[in-house]
Amino acid sequence: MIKVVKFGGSSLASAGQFAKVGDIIRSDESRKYVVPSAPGKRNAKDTKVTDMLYDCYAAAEAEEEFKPKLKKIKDRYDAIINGLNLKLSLEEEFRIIAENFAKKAGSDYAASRGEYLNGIIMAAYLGYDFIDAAEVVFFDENGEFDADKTDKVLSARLEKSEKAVIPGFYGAKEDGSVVTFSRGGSDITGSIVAKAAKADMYENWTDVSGFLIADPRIIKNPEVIKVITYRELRELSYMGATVLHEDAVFPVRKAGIPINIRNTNAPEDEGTLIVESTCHQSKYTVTGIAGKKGFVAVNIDKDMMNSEVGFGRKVLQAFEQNGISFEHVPSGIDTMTVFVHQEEFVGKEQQVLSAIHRLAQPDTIDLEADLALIAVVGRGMRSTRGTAGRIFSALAHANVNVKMIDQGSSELNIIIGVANNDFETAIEAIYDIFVKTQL
Ligand SMILES: Nc1ncnc2c1ncn2[C@@H]1O[C@H](COP(=O)(O)OP(=O)(O)O)[C@@H](O)[C@H]1O
Ligand SMILES: N[C@@H](CC(=O)OP(=O)(O)O)C(=O)O
Repeated sequence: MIKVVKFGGSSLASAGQFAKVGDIIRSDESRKYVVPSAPGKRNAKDTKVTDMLYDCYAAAEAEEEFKPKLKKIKDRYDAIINGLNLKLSLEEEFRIIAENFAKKAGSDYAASRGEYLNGIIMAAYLGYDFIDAAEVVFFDENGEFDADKTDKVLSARLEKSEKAVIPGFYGAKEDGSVVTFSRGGSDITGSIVAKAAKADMYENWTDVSGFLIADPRIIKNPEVIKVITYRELRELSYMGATVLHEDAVFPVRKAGIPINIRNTNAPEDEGTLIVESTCHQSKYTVTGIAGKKGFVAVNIDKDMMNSEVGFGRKVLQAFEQNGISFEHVPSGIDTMTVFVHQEEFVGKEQQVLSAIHRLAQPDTIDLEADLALIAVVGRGMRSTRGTAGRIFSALAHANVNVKMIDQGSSELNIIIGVANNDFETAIEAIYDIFVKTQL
């Protein structure tokens, strides 16, 4: 039995947290490969080491004094080393890092040092081998993750180590330059390592007792989801449930390895099991609710639109030409709406509008900004009638105006558009009707 265990920043923020992680690993012989993140926040007001590194490197790049900032980062690691009574010095590592910062080695290199150094400490603490991710996780010349090469090299390397620590979040290009995944990317490394190790389980340890039905920052003490499918999870993490990086599902899913989300601060809790498919019926019609703020709806009207062959393609081409991806495209008989990320759209707004005019000759286009999208996800929805109706009535009772509703053809999710300002109220209302009161 082989388990790959990833510990998030919150699980490794201090010596006390490291000690809990040590106990968890030592309590199960099969926890052979460990993927650590960089130290996260010790309390709500604290700063993640990754953010300290970005900030320190920005100073180096601007040719400002960066050494005091680097010293603060070193202090965080030294506090962990001393708290664990380890005989380990990071003096030489920090000398090299300072040298590379002065040489402007890049912000990816800078950020990756958070995981790299934590990996060195973790390996020393556990007595495991240390494998630098730059030697086993590869990116191509365009900075895209190279899954095939990584799997080949990493599997061969893991065969030589019975127990090892592989830092999360980064890898390297052929020329050795470091590349990171997007934020939260240690989850992806964990998944890649699990696939390469042919693990039986990928455990992802964090600071909550599993995937919760809704974001705990919005709903107080939400219930834990016991079993969820990869597809449901993908919908939820894509729509903002940040507990697992949205791309972390792919490597393990291909290999059929289940993921178990666990809580470092409550290791006895079973957490959430993420599987390909299951007979386990979820307790409620809805498995989970997640959402994101910051969308713009581009509403396009044209009489007889439905009979014009190629209209939709022309509209979407206008977005494509400007490098903008779309989220949802609900449509009516003479109307079509394209939801895009506000951040991506604002700078190119007028170019996109003139491209739509040029390509599709609509009657009118209007824009609605500051919208949020909420995904209500559940494998149980397919066999239950009236789900959309319940959502509508819950939102109407909560005085939330529904701007859009879109049921995915898989019947696995319903997407609802509301004003940013109504986001939290809407999630509370939906949670309330499906979970709390089950009306
Ligand atoms: N549906 C959800 N279930 C659980 N946690 C969620 C959910 N949505 C958002 N979160 C947030 O995700 C956090 C865990 O993810 P993250 O901060 O990346 O942890 P780590 O530092 O362990 O990688 C939780 O503390 C919680 O605030
Ligand atoms: N340390 C990186 C990568 C990561 O995965 O961190 P965490 O496991 O704390 O979300 C970040 O902050 O983005």
